This record gives sequence, C-alpha cells and structure tokens, in this order.
Amino acid sequence: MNSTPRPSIDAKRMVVFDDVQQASHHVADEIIQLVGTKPSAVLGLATGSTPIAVYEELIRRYRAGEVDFSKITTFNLDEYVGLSPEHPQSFAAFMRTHLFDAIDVPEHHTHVPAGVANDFLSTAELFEKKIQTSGGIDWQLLGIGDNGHIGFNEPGSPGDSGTRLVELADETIEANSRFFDSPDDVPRQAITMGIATILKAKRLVLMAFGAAKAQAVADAVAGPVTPDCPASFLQRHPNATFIVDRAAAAALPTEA
Ligand SMILES: N[C@@H]1[C@@H](O)[C@H](O)[C@@H](COP(=O)(O)O)O[C@@H]1O
Repeated sequence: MNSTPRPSIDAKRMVVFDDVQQASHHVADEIIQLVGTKPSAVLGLATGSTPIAVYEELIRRYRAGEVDFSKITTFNLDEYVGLSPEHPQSFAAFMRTHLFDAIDVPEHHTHVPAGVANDFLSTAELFEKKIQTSGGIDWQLLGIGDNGHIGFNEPGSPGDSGTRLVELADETIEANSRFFDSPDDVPRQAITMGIATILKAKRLVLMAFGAAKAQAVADAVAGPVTPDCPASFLQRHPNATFIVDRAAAAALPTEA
C-alpha cells in the first residue's frame, strides 16, 4: 500500500509523477500521439528549463523514426522585447537550440512572437490572427513562474487578455537573470500570448517541477480563480492538466 498522501485533486486535472523524466516522457507521448493522429497539429510551445526534457524526448523519438513533424505548425507563448531571434538569450534561439534544429518542422511553420518591432500592437494582432488562420492551437504546453505566471502573464493579468506587450515582474527578472550575464541585461518587457489566447487552445498541459513551484501550483489548482495567480485561470478550461513532481505537489490539500 502506498502511504504517501494523495492530493485531493482529480486525475484529469493533475498527475503527480515520481520524477521529471517520467513526467516528461508522459507529456512527449501525448504530443506524439496527437501528431500521429493529426499530422498537421498546431502545437503551442513554451520555453524555460521545465520543458527541456520533453523536447529531448521528442527529438529522441523523431530520430528513432517514430514521429514526423514536417506538417505541424507551432506557436510559442512569448519573447523578450528588444531581443532579435538571433540573440542567444531570445526564446527564438532557445527553440532552435532545444527543438527546431533537431527535427523536421519547416522553419516557416514555427512562430515565436517578434521581440523587435516598430509597432507591438499590430505585431500582437498579427500573431493572434495567425493562430486563428492556422485553425487554432490543438495542444498547448505551459510552465509556471514561481509567482504563478503563465507565458509572461504576470500577476494582475486579466482573464480576457490577448497577445500584448507586458512589463515583467521584479521576481521574474530576478529568476530569469540566471540565463544572462547580469540581472541588468534581462529585458524589462516581453510580448506574450494573453490568458484568453491560452485558454482558447483545445488542450492545455502545464508542467511544474521542484519545491519552488509548490505554492504557485497549489494556488493555481486549489485556490480561487484570480489575476493574482494567472495560472488559476486554467480552472476555467475543460481540458487542462497539471503534470507535476512530488515536490511541486507538496503544498496541495491532501485527502484525509
Ligand atoms: N516566460 C517563461 C515561462 O513560460 C516559464 O514557464 C517560466 C518558468 O520557467 P522555468 O521552467 O525555467 O522554471 O518562466 C519564464 O519566464
């Protein structure tokens, strides 16, 4: 018998894995199954350290000949303002390094919001339009910030927000400074899909690992739906699942 207390959240909404590898394989399997049944699937992708093992597994399975990504379309959640796609810390560069360069997705099928633009309002509108004309996002991957942000929708982001220019929270700048030479180099603004953009995806999978995410996960899954915790809006989605490890599940209410 397993004596570990189980979170009192139903299995459709949250799955707790023993380790990151198992969780990542589970998520990669879901993507591969979708692309197997719908080769032209539209995938929403995320950056950050959390999804890296998923991308590694997708690459491994692609090299093994188990999946063909040549017809998929991808949309990324966000990009730093001021960083061109060539900048090594841009999310566009992250995606090339961790996934796109290693699989057969055509470059023109991949979309990362532009971090350099004359007019971010029309850039954001164009991004939304491209998602719509592609048929909408079938499957969206998400990470979560320690403060509950999804994409770069920081606390305070309204549920009806679309793709837009946003200011980064101090704690996000601090958390992401590990990727830059100095905290002063971290951009202060970003362009991000909005909460409403994200909620339009047919399926949402949010991954969270480690104790630093535990409070944000508990607030998102078991707290009130509020802009104070942007990930809590996932409670309004009929097909959203949190994939977490034990440490990230530790602050959830448990079954008696
Ligand atoms: N904009 C991204 C998010 O999409 C990501 O989910 C989050 C967590 O990152 P990590 O996975 O490295 O903890 O922070 C970043 O700032």
